[in-house]
Order: sequence, then C-alpha cells, then structure tokens
Amino acid sequence: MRRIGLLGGTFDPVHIGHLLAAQAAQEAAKLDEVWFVPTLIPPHKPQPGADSGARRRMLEAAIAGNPAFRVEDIELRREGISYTIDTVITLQESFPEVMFYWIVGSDMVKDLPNWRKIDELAERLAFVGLERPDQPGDDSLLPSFIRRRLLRAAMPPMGISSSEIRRRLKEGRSVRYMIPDAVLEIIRKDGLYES
Ligand SMILES: Nc1ncnc2c1ncn2[C@@H]1O[C@H](COP(=O)(O)OP(=O)(O)OP(=O)(O)O)[C@@H](O)[C@H]1O
Ligand SMILES: O=C(O)c1ccc[n+]([C@@H]2O[C@H](COP(=O)([O-])O)[C@@H](O)[C@H]2O)c1
Repeated sequence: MRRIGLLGGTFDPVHIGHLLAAQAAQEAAKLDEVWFVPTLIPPHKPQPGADSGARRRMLEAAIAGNPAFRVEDIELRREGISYTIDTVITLQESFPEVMFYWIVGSDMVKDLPNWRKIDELAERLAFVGLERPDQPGDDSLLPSFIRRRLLRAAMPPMGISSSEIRRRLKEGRSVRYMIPDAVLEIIRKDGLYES
C-alpha cells in the first residue's frame, strides 16, 4: 500500500518551515509522498490574505523539483470551511489503495481533540506529529484514541511562520532564506502582502 502524508495549512505564504516539516514527516513515517493541502477557509484561524490561486502557485513553485511532493487542491475546489474530516473522506474514496497520514505541526498536536469529528478522523488515519527535540510534547494529556494513532517525527525548531513573513514584507524587511526564491518572485510580481 502506498503511504501518503497530507500536510494541511493556509500556506499564506509557504515557507521553509513547511518544507522541512514535510521532509521530517516523510522520513519518520516512511512516506512515499507528501501532498500539501491548502485550505480554502481554515477552521480555526482568520481568512488567508492571499487568494487561493496565489497560494497554490506559491506552493507549486516551492515544491518544484521534488518528485515526492505535490499540491492537492481538493479544499480549494470545495466551498465552505475546510474541515479535515471532509477532505479525508473524499480522498479515501478516490484513493482506496492509499494509506493516509495527517501531518500536524508541534504547536497543533494538543488541539487535535477539538477538531471536527476527531474520533472518526482518528479511525480513518494516523497522525504524524512533528516534535521539537528541545520541547518533547506531553502526549499523556491526549485522549488514548488519539495517542494510539500518533506517530512522532523529530524536527529541529524553526522559529518561522507565515505571519512573521507577512509582517516582515509589510515592513519592507528581508525574507530571504525564509522562503524559496521562486516564492519570493511570485510575491514581488503579484504585489502580495504589501502594506
Ligand atoms: N516553523 C514550522 N515548523 C514546523 N511546522 C510548522 C512551522 N510553521 C508551520 N508549521 C505547520 O505547518 C502546518 C500549516 O501551517 P500554516 O499554513 O498555518 O502556517 P503558519 O506559518 O503556522 O501560519 P500563520 O503564521 O499564518 O499562522 C501546520 O500544521 C503548522 O503547525
Ligand atoms: O478539521 C478541523 O476541525 C481542523 C481544525 C484545525 C485545523 N485543521 C487543519 O489543520 C491544518 C493546519 O491548520 P492551521 O490552522 O495551522 O492552518 C489545516 O489543514 C486545517 O484545515 C482542521
């Protein structure tokens, strides 16, 4: 069975923390591929600043050249709030021969119990939770039905986020080395995140 990791996010814009997270999860969970799944409307955070088309193009540019990475735009094509359970149900119908894993950032693992239909989601797939070696997550606080389905992947801490990048761009500061050059080119060309 093919093993595929799904990294969901707003990617507004994609940065090297996302790429390293995908790489770390791929290695730890022995994934054949990682699919990046941009949200249309994220369930638990404000609406993205850049439109769907721009976020998808930035993702495509960021992963170009890595045959194990691809963009899955299923949530951009679906109306309404991008709940993970709806995405997973549809993908499992379309790809019955695939074993899916949902990749979550270290800051997100503790929020899993609040996700929509988390019990059904945990029956359908396992999670790969990224973990900072200097701050191991306390999994004992998680309900056992999630703990049983949680694989951990070590990743060096990367103090970088899309909001920090948006802030820097607005202030006219450099984001060089925080995002791939090809992503910066799109941001400049489209005039994204300007003040
Ligand atoms: N620096 C990072 N290291 C590891 N994982 C990350 C990092 N930044 C984001 N992630 C994870 O990637 C996924 C998608 O993140 P998202 O697109 O929301 O980016 P973000 O940088 O957290 O955005 P924002 O700053 O706008 O909240 C989430 O699971 C998130 O936890
Ligand atoms: O389905 C949910 O209830 C749910 C709640 C919070 C987050 N998620 C998903 O987790 C991914 C990362 O979320 P975020 O808020 O860090 O962009 C993204 O794909 C979200 O749709 C999903």
